[in-house]
Amino acid sequence: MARQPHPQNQHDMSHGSDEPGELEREQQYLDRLYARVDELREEVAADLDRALTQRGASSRDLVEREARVDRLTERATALDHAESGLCFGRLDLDDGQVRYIGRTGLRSPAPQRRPMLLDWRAPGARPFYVATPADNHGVMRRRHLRTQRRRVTGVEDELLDLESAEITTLQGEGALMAALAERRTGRMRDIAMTLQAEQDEIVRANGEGVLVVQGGPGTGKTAVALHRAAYLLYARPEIGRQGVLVVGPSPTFLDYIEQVLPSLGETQVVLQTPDRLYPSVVPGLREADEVMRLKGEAVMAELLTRAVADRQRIVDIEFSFDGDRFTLPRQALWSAAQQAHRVSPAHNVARRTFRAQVLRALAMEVVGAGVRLLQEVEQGFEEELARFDTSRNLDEVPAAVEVAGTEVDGVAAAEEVAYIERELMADPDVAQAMEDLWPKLTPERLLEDLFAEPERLDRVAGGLLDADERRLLARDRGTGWSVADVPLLDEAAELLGVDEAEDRARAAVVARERARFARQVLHANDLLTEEMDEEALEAADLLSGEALAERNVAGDHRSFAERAAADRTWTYGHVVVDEAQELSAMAWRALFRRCPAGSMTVVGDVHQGSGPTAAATWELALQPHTPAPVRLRELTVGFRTPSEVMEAAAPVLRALDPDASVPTSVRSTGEAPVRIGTPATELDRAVADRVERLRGRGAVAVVAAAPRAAALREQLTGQAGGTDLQADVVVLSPREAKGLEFDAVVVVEPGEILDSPRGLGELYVAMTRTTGTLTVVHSAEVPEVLAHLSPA
Ligand SMILES: Nc1ncnc2c1ncn2[C@@H]1O[C@H](COP(=O)(O)OP(=O)(O)OP(=O)(O)O)[C@@H](O)[C@H]1O
Repeated sequence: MARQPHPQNQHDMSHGSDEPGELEREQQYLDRLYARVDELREEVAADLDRALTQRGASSRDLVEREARVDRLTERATALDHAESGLCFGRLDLDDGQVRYIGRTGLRSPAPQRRPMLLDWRAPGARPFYVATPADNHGVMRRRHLRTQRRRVTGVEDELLDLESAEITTLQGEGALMAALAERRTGRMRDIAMTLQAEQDEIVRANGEGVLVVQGGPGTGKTAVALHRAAYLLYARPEIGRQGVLVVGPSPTFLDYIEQVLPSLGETQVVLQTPDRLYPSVVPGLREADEVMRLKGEAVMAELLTRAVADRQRIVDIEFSFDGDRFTLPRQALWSAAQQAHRVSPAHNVARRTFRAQVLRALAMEVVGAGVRLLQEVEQGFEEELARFDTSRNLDEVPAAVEVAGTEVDGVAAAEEVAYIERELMADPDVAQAMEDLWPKLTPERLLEDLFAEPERLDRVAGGLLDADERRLLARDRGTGWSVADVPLLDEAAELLGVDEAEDRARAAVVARERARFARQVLHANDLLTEEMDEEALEAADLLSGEALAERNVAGDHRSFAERAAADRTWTYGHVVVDEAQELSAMAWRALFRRCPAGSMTVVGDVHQGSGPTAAATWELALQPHTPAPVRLRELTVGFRTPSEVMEAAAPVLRALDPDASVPTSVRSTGEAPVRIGTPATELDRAVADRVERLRGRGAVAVVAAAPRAAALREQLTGQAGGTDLQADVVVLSPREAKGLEFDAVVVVEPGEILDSPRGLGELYVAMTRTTGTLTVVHSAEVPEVLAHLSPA
């Protein structure tokens, strides 16, 4: 690490040391860092060029080249993302050593390769986040550097010795307050510069098992979870190879957070809402809360297991062969099913074995009949012979014996059995019977049949669901899919499995066809390039038709995120779940399947639960899905919501849970929330007036119960749907507002919000979205939990 002279003048190093000498010195160092970044960028670009034009003879060369290109592209992206806010901190250690902290690690050129900048996630950077005057981790001074583009605009120092330091629980208070006071832009920013000690501890906690981060609104749960993902991607390369899945409550929320991980240099990340976990279905059907609640319960897993078993029929089979009638007794099917289940518990995979076994049993039934016939004939032949012996009349040998007598004694030849099997399968009645016994099923068909056929549902749900519950599930075919169906489809997909042998055979045909097409394309391109530029590289030298086809088919042109998101069976190295209190037991089952190692960061607030499947406690929600104990961490400091607003929201929280504690806000604005009472006919105008007055104070959100929000959205923004978080004014329902934040919030008609089944939680969410002002506009009587607000 760069060594600098021990700071001589302690006076210069006090809080807010923006004096020119210091700024100048830091600017010089920053210039060196950026010069190094530019140099590295050029090196990476040159390497990338070389890799892209490298000719490879074998497919192995091509694979290696692709891997190299991926690595270099990743490095180039990380350097690009580090451009803004490259270096934000400096530590002066007791021993005179100086460490600079930033978004990425940098070393001087070889052969020295001395550290110039420490990645914020490196162990050596940790004191930047956790050192305090009482436990300074060897740090004498912590400095936060404020920068704009490549210019240092300010430095903020903390001396970490007990005599001279102000005792504060916050690290880098000045820089933190400056970050919190910035206007909201509709995009969450990273907080690598101002991460606090209790947050840092969570970020760096080991990645084993499930870590739950519970905390009130604005305590930094989302920010911390994303930084933890960045930390794990850095510290555990194996997680990077599989990627991280981040699950958030709505597309709007995902838009809000999507820049955070890339700004920390991490791209191996997939962002998804829980309703997109089953990629081939886009749910559009709205269902009643009670239906959603039931579909979210763990009992549905048992229901689906039974629904699959119900599709595997064990009955006697009657069939004909060569004009003769046969019956295969059910015992044969039972033993075929046993064998099939031994091969795989998944229905579609086991199906292949079941069919083979049953077909063999059918054929053997035919063979057996032949053998019995033969024995009868032989028996008759013996008797005839005996008679013949007595009569000595050679002309009386029976014709039938001549034919049957050529067969293998009691055992059929393999070819013969195969022939009978082929004949049987060619018989449409037999083929249909086989299909009915153990049909090939898609998850969609399994669920549609179950919900649309009352008799089937009664049969399957007996002892599991009562008649009312069955009625809730009943639904016609073709009505579409709801959000609550998604985990059920995913569960069904797991129970059914995919017959890969069959898929591979089909894929091989498609691949051959694509390779043929790709060869034609390559050929056509070569002709073109020859005409245009003799020097041009021929595509065919670089890629075979198969490789090109594979790139197209396997989607090499898709990003990691696109490939992973489209693949239901992709398993991730780590999963982050935000607003996790909303997830049902069935949704948790689907998520744990995405991460068999069970490495998860689960963040949320049980008091902000608003959906029909919201969890009462974390233990209840999570423990059934993981053998390891669920670790719980709590965040208690509120960074978003000013103390005045938290005080105003406290009665709502206490009505939800009298024992809950309100987060301690780090800021106050001196501006108490107000309420505006108005006649019903004037309500819309009052909202519009208020919004108008708030214009110019940053991002404004109007939050109302869903139907009112839809009407207000049109009136205030002229838009019927969709939410552009970067607009000056955004209109949202409380559920849509989850996880978001704005400079000013107007809550409209709180009584309507309270009318929903989880109304208190929703009102609490709505009120705590603001970083500044809160206004409540109402025409109906103000609810008791808000009666304490002063009229405007
Ligand atoms: N250490 C920090 N430095 C700077 N800003 C911070 C810090 N911690 C949190 N914040 C900011 O506080 C705000 C709230 O953070 P975040 O959205 O992560 O909270 P949350 O607990 O997820 O809230 P909610 O439960 O309401 O969704 C964000 O703007 C975030 O950037």
